[in-house]
Amino acid sequence: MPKATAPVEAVERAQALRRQIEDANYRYHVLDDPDIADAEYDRLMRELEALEAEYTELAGDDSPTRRVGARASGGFAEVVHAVPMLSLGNAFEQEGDTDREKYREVADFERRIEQTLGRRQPVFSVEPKLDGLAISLRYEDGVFVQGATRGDGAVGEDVTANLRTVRAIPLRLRGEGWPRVLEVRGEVIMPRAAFEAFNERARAAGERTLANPRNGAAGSLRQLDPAVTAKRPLGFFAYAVGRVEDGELPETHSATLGKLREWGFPVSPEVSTAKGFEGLIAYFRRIGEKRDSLPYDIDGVVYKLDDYEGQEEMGFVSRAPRWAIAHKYPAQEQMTTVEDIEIQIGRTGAATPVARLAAVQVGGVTVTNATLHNADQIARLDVRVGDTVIVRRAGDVIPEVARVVMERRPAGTVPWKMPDTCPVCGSELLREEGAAAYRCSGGLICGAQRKEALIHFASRRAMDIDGLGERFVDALVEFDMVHTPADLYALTVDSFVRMKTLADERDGSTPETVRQGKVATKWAENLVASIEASKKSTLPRFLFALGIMHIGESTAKTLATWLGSLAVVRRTPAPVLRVLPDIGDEVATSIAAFFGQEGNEKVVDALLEAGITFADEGAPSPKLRDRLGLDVLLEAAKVPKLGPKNVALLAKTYTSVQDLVAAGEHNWIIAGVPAAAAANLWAFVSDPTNYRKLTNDFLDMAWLLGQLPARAATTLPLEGHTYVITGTMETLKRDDATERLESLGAKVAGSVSRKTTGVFAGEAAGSKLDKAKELGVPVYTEADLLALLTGHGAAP
Ligand SMILES: NC(=O)c1ccc[n+]([C@@H]2O[C@H](COP(=O)([O-])OP(=O)(O)OC[C@H]3O[C@@H](n4cnc5c(N)ncnc54)[C@H](O)[C@@H]3O)[C@@H](O)[C@H]2O)c1
Ligand SMILES: [Zn+2]
Repeated sequence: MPKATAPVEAVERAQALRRQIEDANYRYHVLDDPDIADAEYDRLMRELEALEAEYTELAGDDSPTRRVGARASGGFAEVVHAVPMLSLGNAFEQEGDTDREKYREVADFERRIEQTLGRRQPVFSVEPKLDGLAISLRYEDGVFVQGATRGDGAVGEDVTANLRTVRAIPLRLRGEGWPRVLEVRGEVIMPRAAFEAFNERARAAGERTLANPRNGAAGSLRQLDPAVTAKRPLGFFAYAVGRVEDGELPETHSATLGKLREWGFPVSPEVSTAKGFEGLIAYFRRIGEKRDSLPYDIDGVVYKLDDYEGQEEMGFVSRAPRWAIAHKYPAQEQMTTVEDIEIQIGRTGAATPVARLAAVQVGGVTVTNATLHNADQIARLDVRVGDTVIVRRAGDVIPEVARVVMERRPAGTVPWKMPDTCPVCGSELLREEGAAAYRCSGGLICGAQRKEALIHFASRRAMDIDGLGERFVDALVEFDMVHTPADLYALTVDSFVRMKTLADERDGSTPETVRQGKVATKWAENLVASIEASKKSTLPRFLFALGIMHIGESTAKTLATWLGSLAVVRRTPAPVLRVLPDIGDEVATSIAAFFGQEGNEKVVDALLEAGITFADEGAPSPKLRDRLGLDVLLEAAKVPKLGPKNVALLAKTYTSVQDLVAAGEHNWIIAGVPAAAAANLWAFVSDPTNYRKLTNDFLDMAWLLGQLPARAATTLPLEGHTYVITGTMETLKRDDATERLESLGAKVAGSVSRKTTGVFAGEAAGSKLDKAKELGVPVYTEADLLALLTGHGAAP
C-alpha cells in the first residue's frame, strides 16, 4: 500500500536519482556518449520506480519514470510524431527456483492481460529486442519522405538525409496494398562485425573507437554530414507501424509484420509468435541460446500482444504500452574496477595489455580479464589501475574495456606505461613498424613463443626439416623435450619414440609404437635424418629461421649479401645495419636487439655447436665501406650527449675518425659543435678503449681483418668524369684545381666536347663557355668547384 508521506531521506534519494538518471539520459540519448553501463542505469531507474510506487507523492509528471528518452538538441530540424514513439516496460530476472518466480514480472504481465481481456493463453508476437536506435519512417504514396529519431517520444529529429544512405531502408515500397500514408517504425543497428571492423581500423589509425554498436548506430545516424553516415555499414529492422492513413492493416501485429516484409522492409528472421507464459519463456530461452551467435547485439526480447483489438483494450501507462514488455537478458556491459594491467604475450610474440578486473557478471559469464588491445588504446581511453571501467562482452569476442567512468576515478592514480621488457622471458618489447602493437624480441627463448618459434624454424623456407610439423612440435614442447631450436639437434630415434608413447598415453590410446609387439621406428629414423640434413644450410635460410622480428626472407638475404658471415651479422650495431638497403630503423633495432640478447646468443652458439654450417659464407660486401661514414661510426659508438645534429656537422667536416681526432676539440668547436658536446666527445675519444672501438671494432669486422679492400682500392668519387676549367678563378689557381680534381679521379681536359661532364667558368670566360652552351654541357661556378673539392657538393 502506498504510504501517506515520504520521509525526508526518501525525498532526497528520489531527487538524487532523478538528477543522475536525467544526466545519463542526456549523455545516452543526446550525446550518444553514455558514461555509465546500461545495467547501472536500469538499477537507478528501478530504485526510483520503487520509491515512487511506495510514496505516490514523489511521482510527478516530470519524473524520468514517466518520460521517454530525451529531447534532442540542435543540429536537426524537429519532427512531431503523429503517433508518439514510446518506450517499453522491462522485466528482469529475479531470485527464485521456478520460472514463475524468476520471471515474476513476465508472469504478472501475462496474467494482467488474461484478466483484463478475460482470455486464456493469449497469443503474442515475440521478437528480439535489437540494441540500436529507434526511428520512424514516413511513406506517402509508397515513397519515403521523412525519417526521424524517437527523441523524447513526442518530438524527434529529422534525419531523412542520413536514413536515405541506409541500404536496408526502402526508398520506395514494393508490392501493393500499402496505405497512402504509412509510418514504419524500427531499429537502426550496427552489425557486430561492422562495429569490430570499424574499431579495428580506428585503433590502427590511432582514432577514437566506438563504445558499442548501439552508440555506433546512434552516432552514425546523427551525423550532420550524410556522407559520414553513408560510410558506416548500418542495418535496419522494422517492428511496428505508427500513423496509417487511407488504407487498411491486418488485425494482428504478426500479420502486419508479414505485410511489411512484402512491402520491402527487413523484419528480423527471429520474429515469431508464442502462447501464454510458457510460450514466452521458451522463446526467451531459445533466443538467449542464440544471442552470442546473432550478427547484432540484442539486449532482450519483446513480447507484444498480437491482436490490435486487445492492444487497444490494454492501453498505455505514461511511457509504455501495457500490452508489450521487454524481457531483458543479462547485460553485455557492466561496471567494475581495474585491479591491475598486465602484458600477455601471444604465440607470435604480440604483447597485449590485459586488464585484471574485480570479477563481474557480463552477459551471463563471470569476467575477470578484459583486453585493452594495445598501448595506444590505453592511452586514448586513459585507463589506469584503480579506475572504474565499463567492460563489454558480446558474441564470441573477448571481453574488452570499452571506457573509463572518469567520475569514479580515485585520487592518486597514474597513467599507465608500457613496460620495456617481456614478462615471460625478460627480452625487450619492441614497437612494431608503423603499428600500435609491441612484440617480445626474445623469439628463441620466450616460453610464450616456443611452439611458434620451433614451427617456423623447421618450416620449408627456413631450415626445411622435413616431417617436423605442428603436431610433433606441440608434443615435444608439451613433454618438455625441446626448449629452443638447438634442442632439436640432440633428439634421437629414442626421443621420438618416447614422445610418441607419451602422446599415446595422454590420448588414452594403445601406444602405436609398440603395437604388435615390436617398436616401429622408421618414421623416427626419417625425422632424425631430416634434422641431420638440415645442418647443411645457407646463411639467409638460417637468419630467416631464427624468427627475428621483422626479418623476412628478403631481409635475411640482404644481411647475408652485405655482411657475408654470421659472425659479422651478430656483431653489427644498429646504426651500421641501418645503412643497408631496405633496412629501416625498426628492422635495424630489432636485429641488434635480438643478437644483443644473451639468451638468443646462447641458442645461436648451441646451434653452431650442433654442427650447422653455411655453404655461402664470405666477406662483407666492398660496397659497405662507402656507406660507413663518420656519422655512422659516431652513432654506433654511442658517444654520450653528442646528438644527431653534432654528428651530422662533424661528418660534414671530417671523413674519418683519424681525421677527426687529429683536428682536435678546438677545431670541432670552430666547426660549430657546442663546447660542452665537444668536451664530451674529446673525453670519449681520449679513452683508448673507445678510440680502439671507433677505429677498429666496427671496421674490425670488415676491412681491418683484411676482408675488405681499403678505400684507396675502391673507385674514386669523380672517376669517369671529365671537366674543363676556363676563365679566371678568384681563389683557386687553375693548376691547383686541376691537381685536386685529378686526385679525386677526374680528368681535366683543355677543350669542350660532348663527353665533357661540366665546365667550371670563372671571370672573363670566352669561347669554351660558348662551346659548352652550344653543346648543352652544364656550366658551373667557382663556388661549385670549391664545394666539389671539399667534398661538400655532389659530383656535378
Ligand atoms: N547507460 C546509460 O546512461 C543509459 C541512459 C539511458 C538509457 N539507457 C538504456 O536505454 C534503456 C531505456 O531506453 P528506452 O526508453 O529506449 O527503452 P528500451 O530501449 O529498453 O526499450 C524501447 C526501445 O526498444 C527498441 N526495440 C528494439 N527492438 C524492438 C522491438 N522488436 N519492438 C519494439 N521496440 C524495440 C526500440 O528502440 C524502443 O524504442 C535502458 O534500459 C538502458 O538500457 C542507458
Ligand atoms: Zn618474451
